[in-house]
Amino acid sequence: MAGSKLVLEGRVSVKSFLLGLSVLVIPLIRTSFGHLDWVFDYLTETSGKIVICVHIAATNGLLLLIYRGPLYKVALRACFLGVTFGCGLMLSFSETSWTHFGWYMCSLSFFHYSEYLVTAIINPRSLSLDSFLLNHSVEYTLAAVSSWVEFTVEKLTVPELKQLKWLSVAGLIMVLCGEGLRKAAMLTAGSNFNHIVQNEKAQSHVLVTSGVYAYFRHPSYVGWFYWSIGTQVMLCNPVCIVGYTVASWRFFRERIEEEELSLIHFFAEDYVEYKKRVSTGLPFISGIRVN
Ligand SMILES: C[S@@+](CC[C@H](N)C(=O)[O-])C[C@H]1O[C@@H](n2cnc3c(N)ncnc32)[C@H](O)[C@@H]1O
Repeated sequence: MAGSKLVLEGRVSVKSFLLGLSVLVIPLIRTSFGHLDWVFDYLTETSGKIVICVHIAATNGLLLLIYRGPLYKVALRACFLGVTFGCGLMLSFSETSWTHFGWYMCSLSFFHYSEYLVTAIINPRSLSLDSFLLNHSVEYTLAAVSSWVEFTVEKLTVPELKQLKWLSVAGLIMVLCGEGLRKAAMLTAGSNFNHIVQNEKAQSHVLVTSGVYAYFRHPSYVGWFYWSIGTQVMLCNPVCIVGYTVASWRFFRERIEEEELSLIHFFAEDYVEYKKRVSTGLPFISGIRVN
């Protein structure tokens, strides 16, 4: 049955994520004997790097052996995100100036992994490798690389900028709230939620106006918007804070207009009424105009 196969994909992703996360085991054993600074030493010293590479190669071999065919591709991505989350956690607990980059690695890997897992739960029929949102768009990848470049350049030239703990904590709060709101929206909308904006109405598609949809018309976009800016606040990246705000705002303004055109076509007066009652949730974005 197609349904059970998709649920299996979700289960494979959980096991593979945890397998990737097991990269934590060796430094945890080491740190239990010593100081937390060991974590950073472990990640930077040659033997630590070799152990992580061996771990990645071994888990890949194991995944390939267990999950042949398309499931291997799911397992590989989930495992890669698990390793990234594990390395992020290690950095987070190191007493160095890389702590905030560790928080960022955890936020990024958790976001992409949980997009897949939640889709597997709420709408398994739409589940595909794209549900990880890892290849969202060229612009999205460029934005991520730009933030790594800005962080590294500023860390080398103005290191004091990267030690504004209060700013990083504010970013972490934005990330946690944004992530929570987005996942709450996905769980509330259930099978009506789809990463690809639908232009044809499925028979089962109903208008959702309850839960977080009673507060915002586009809660998952509101969550993603603040999550993305929060990642840059967390990294204390002034250029990317401005760049991400402008780029995400423009992206969601266009996306909402396109989406609402379909929603009015699907639900007619019901959506117009809903639109009158509830705002989009994004600043200065009112959605499509209805006469
Ligand atoms: C990526 S989801 C985003 C949903 C919503 N814009 C949000 O931010 O939470 C896109 C899909 O959700 C559907 N959708 C958006 N709002 C909806 C609602 N209130 N009820 C049911 N389906 C909705 C659209 O038809 C589209 O296929």
